[in-house]
Amino acid sequence: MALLILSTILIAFLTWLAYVIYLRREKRRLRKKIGLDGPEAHWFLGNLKDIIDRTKFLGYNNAQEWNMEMWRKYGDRFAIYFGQKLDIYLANEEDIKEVFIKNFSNFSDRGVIEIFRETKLNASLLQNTYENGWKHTRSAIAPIFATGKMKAMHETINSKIDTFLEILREKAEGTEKWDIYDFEMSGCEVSRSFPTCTQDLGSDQGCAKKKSSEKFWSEKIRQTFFFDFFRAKKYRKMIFEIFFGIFRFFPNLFGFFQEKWIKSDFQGLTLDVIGKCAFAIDTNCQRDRNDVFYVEARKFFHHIDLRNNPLVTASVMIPELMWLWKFLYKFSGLASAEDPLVGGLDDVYERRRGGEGADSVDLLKLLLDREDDKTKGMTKQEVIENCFAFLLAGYETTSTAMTYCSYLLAKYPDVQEKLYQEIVELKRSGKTLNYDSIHQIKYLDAVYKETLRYYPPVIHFISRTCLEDITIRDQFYPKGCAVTVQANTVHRSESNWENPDKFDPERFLNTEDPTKDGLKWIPFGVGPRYCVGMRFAEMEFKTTIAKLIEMFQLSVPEGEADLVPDCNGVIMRPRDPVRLDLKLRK
Ligand code: HEM
Repeated sequence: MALLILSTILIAFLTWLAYVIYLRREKRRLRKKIGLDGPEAHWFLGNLKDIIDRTKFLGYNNAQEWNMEMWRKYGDRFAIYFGQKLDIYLANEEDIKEVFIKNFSNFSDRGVIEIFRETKLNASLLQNTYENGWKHTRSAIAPIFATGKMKAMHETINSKIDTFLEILREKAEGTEKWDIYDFEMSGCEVSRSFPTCTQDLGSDQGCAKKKSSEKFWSEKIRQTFFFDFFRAKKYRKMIFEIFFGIFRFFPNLFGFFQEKWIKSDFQGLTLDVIGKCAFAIDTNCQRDRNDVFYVEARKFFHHIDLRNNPLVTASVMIPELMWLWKFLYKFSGLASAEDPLVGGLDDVYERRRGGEGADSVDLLKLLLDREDDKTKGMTKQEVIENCFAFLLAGYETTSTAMTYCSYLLAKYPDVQEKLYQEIVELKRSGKTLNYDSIHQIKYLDAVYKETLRYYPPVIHFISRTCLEDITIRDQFYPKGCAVTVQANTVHRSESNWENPDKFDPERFLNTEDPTKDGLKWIPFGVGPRYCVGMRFAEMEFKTTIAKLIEMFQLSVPEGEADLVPDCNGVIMRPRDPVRLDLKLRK
């Protein structure tokens, strides 16, 4: 009997496996069938293998370079296999216009990795589908960025920037260099298993001893039992990944291993700003690294990166077992980061419903009004998930953009000086740096646009799913495939920009505005689904950079290596720490 059951199970499994292999072979033929070229895909990993190959174990090796290489090799229209999914990459202006704008109705859904549908972002503007009410949510959120409301928010932003500058002044007055972008070992995973550690995340006191001993032991285990043993072996990297992957699958159970998180003053600032402007909460995260929002938001971003999250990688590689990945999601690092964030937002929601902060004009107020409006309807879950989306979308992106800008201004002192002189000129004419004047400084606008052209912070997100088979400009797009535009390829294309690899803000001064057609300059995306927070980001960026340059002179310390951008799956940010010299202007 047992033998019968076992052989039935075995036959069922083999039949399923044969079917899966057949389907995969068919999928692999699809690219050729639709006449597209692209890098050869690994039978199991697809082109994810190429990306993984670019990743050094225990560190990054510019995975982003790969996308640029592929574009140079295959041109403006080619396709890759992102795991099992066909992803058509476009870089040609006409193609982008036809797909993302003219045929938006057939490409209205964002191409989201399936497992992310399990996150508490699924009812938010970031992820929701057209059918699920994208248009309805967008129309509820867009009014928060009307000029009148932005002006009111500018005051709030100003006070947060003052705190930021105060922190920098303390650094400049000491002998410290400004570590504008750095890494630190997390304490958050540890604090879950050892609750007393919570207070010590990022600080050197209290639990520091415990943390360093944990770090010591995890390093020791790696080195003694594994690293040396497998050093000469061809597949050691894969074995490591699988082994540590098991631990990272269940961070709540194995809160033992520490993670490498980003540490940046800009992050503290942007999170503080979005907390206040979107939900009227004061986070104190600029000074306090233990702040729950600061800790968990960073953790969430860490786990979004495929290279840090084997669960997401597995779900992309073996989508046939999606039910299993979805079940395991509950135990993943992403889930453990989002629970306290969403819990905190739920709490804010309840307090606002209870009458607290009734006068605030912020995103939450708009969403609550929408929830009250029975004809337009919005559920509590939608309200909270959209707040969560704002928290995430509004902080890492803008802070990365400002990191790049500070670095570029330090690297090109003549650009910095010209910007400084324009600010001085504005002040001399009796104006202050307010909402209106910030938008009148032409050179600031040029620096802002050139920074985002040169280093677009978001590159893997301008993606759509094809809803029905369609042929556009002689190209067949099969239902279900993803179509992606990578801002960095468009921004570095010679057909769009003269000398694209040169950082040159002047290009925005003398000609007709090249950002006008919305197709050459796309750091905020393309078509109706472009970034809803664009004007907010612009205001925050320009105000911060203007005030920073008014107060400090930035320079790159001697011997400091050039910045290398790297992509975490969504955000393109510096691969290594960035340090600048900070001099207080008289
Ligand atoms: C420099 C800063 C920022 C950059 C570079 C950026 C970039 C982007 C990009 C490329 C997209 C995808 C657009 C597309 O698919 O065509 C996007 C979407 C989005 N962004 Fe931003 N963003 C920034 C700041 C912000 C801020 C500050 C907020 C909120 C306050 C925000 C909220 C959103 C939302 C909600 C979406 C989804 C829009 C939709 O699907 O309708 N972003 N962003």
